[in-house]
Amino acid sequence: MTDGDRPAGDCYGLPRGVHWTPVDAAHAELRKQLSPVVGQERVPVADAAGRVLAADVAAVRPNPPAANAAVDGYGFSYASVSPTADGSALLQRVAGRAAAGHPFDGSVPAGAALRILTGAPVPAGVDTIILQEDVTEDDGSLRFAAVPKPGANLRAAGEDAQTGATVLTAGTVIGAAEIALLAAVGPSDIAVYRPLRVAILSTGDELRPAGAPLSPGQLPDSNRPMLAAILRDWDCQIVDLGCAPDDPAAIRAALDRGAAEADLILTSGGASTGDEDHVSALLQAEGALMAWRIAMKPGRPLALSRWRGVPVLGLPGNPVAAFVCTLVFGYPVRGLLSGRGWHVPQGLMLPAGFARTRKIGRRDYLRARLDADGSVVPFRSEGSGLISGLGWASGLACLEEDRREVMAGSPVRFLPYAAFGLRTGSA
Ligand SMILES: Nc1nc2c(c(=O)[nH]1)N[C@H]1C(S)=C(S)[C@@H](COP(=O)(O)OP(=O)(O)OC[C@H]3O[C@@H](n4cnc5c(N)ncnc54)[C@H](O)[C@@H]3O)O[C@H]1N2
Ligand code: MOO
Repeated sequence: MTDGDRPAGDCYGLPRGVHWTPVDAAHAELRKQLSPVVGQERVPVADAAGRVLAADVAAVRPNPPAANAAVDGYGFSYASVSPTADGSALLQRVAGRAAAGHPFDGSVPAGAALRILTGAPVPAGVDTIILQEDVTEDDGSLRFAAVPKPGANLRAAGEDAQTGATVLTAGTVIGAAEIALLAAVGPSDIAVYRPLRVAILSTGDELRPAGAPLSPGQLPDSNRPMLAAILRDWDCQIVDLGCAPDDPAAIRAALDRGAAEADLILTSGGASTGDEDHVSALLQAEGALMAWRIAMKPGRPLALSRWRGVPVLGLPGNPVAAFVCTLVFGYPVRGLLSGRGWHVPQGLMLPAGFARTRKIGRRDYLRARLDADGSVVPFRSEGSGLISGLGWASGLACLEEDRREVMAGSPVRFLPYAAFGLRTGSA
């Protein structure tokens, strides 16, 4: 967005004199320029939780492997039963039984029924199973209260998955559900992408490692431990580049190390246009800038670039802006680079528990949570340094660029933290 797009009388929520890239346009640029960067390896299925499939998986055996009983009861041939006028039937019980792991070694004759237990392979001569609760036994005779439908209570071989069928596709994240399926039908090991390596760098003369004593003018580094926590939730390997002073040579050296050791670099601070904002200056002069200054709040100084070919998200220093930009941009970028695919959470449209008029042209992400009645309530302030609001919230309320007014009760987009893959934080 440029000033030329603006009507007279500024109704836009952005400073003049700068090109502001809309969030969607910056997303589109990243999506166009980036592709999966991680190699592949094979891992045993049991160790694959959290990994991303690098190739489709075909079933190597059917599930279930053989027809089996779905209930405890009696198995018989449907065609051999002649119900009486009241629908009941009398069959002879065959000696023996079939149980899971203990198949019946024989054939069930016409007009007879065999004791069969859940999971038992269905023996020859049986095509239907009656629930034991619907049977009374008297001296070797079995009386069926009502004959069930043909094929009742029987699981067919391969009804869940047939040999050779594609059961999971490349890009699927392996979780408990996928491990259960692979254990049943899959190979013993699978091709997965290697974890994404992400370098994190804080910049600023004022920063000290969290927990260290502070002199006047100094500040604990919140962003690096925050980013590390997000990246752990995202199953990334972290390359900690530490904290660089406001010095171009030091920042350049850190970026060089990040490019050599990681697939993605996240920096924070120095992204704006001030005298000491060296990250944006370096990314602009010596990197390959994809977008800088995004039409969003918080996070408008965000710089998207490459350093020696490696993608860099130059996050703003304010912790809230760094957090929001990491979710809004880092989450889909991490998905694309790590083989999961590009995914921008759409969230839920829920009633607003607030009202406001706003300037258009900028997308706002408010720290927000849900009220007892399910409406979206924003944090008391939009100040980008108010870190307490991040934990107060359970997600972000997104106010789109063209929305001039939010009326109480009108739908507003709510993006729960969990939709960005965060495992921590309140529900
Ligand atoms: N003239 C303008 N000034 C500013 C603009 C603008 O458009 N024009 N944008 C403002 C916005 S919005 C933001 S956000 C900030 C961020 O800019 P920077 O990325 O250059 O951030 P810094 O100046 O380095 O730091 C901002 C703030 O955050 C603190 N900080 C930095 N790193 C950390 C950290 N790791 N942990 C905790 N706190 C950190 C830093 O001390 C500053 O207080 O620029 C506005 N200015
Ligand atoms: O909008 Mo800045 O990104 O935090 O204040």
